[in-house]
Amino acid sequence: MTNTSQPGPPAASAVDLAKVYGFGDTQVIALGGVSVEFAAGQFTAIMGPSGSGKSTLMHCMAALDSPTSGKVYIGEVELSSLKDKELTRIRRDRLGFIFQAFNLVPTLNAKENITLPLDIAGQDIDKEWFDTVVRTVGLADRLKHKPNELSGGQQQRVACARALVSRPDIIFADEPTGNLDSRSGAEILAFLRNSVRELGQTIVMVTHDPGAAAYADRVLFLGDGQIVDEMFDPSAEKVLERMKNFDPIGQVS
Ligand SMILES: Nc1ncnc2c1ncn2[C@@H]1O[C@H](COP(=O)(O)OP(=O)(O)OP(=O)(O)O)[C@@H](O)[C@H]1O
Repeated sequence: MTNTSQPGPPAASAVDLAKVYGFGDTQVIALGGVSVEFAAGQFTAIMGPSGSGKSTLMHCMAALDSPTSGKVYIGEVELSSLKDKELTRIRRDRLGFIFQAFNLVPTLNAKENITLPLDIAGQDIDKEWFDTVVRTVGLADRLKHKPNELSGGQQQRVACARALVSRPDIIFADEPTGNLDSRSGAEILAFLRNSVRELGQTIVMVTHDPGAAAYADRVLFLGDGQIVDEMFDPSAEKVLERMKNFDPIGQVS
């Protein structure tokens, strides 16, 4: 079913985005001219076989890597026009990140990890919002715990709260459930889903897992550095089926 109820400007977009690694015989076209919009308030999953360009697309969109050509916009701001300092500020103030490996600071407790980006930026903590985020991720009774006193799922919830607490325009999640057992993974995905529905968050998530993609509003399928398909209102079955038909050898990474 096509979702036509997405008004408003995109939270992020790319126009003819290309990324080429190497030269001559060793040249790899990781992205071959991708144009895409990520609607505000929507949860998008990016899928595709290994090497199809998922991470490259996400890293270019998240200002963690620079494209060979083409343009990336966060809201109305075009990234290639920015100096390093301005890019750092965009990443800090407007983007949130969730990685497969949690990336928490081991010496800080959960609360300190959650507020770290705001503390570094010298920004005040909105207490009410902090409480809402902590309640939503179910960490209220774990705030004093250090990462090694938390389960993997709890650590990833801390990382989710850290991404949400600064109210970023968009959160980029790179295989956020890749290191979790299926139950913890489902909790994180349900939480991400809720943060879109209830808090209006915009999320872009790279995943290999059709079950994880099913939590999204929209799935983009990448193949050989191009967007080859998209699906709205996905189910795990439909996504798996699409991935099976992906290429002649049915490679599902
Ligand atoms: N630093 C690099 N130098 C050279 N080639 C690279 C580099 N990074 C990525 N590539 C190549 O670009 C292509 C796209 O890689 P990318 O990591 O974006 O794919 P992916 O879909 O995220 O793969 P995976 O699912 O395996 O993580 C691949 O062919 C990869 O080998």
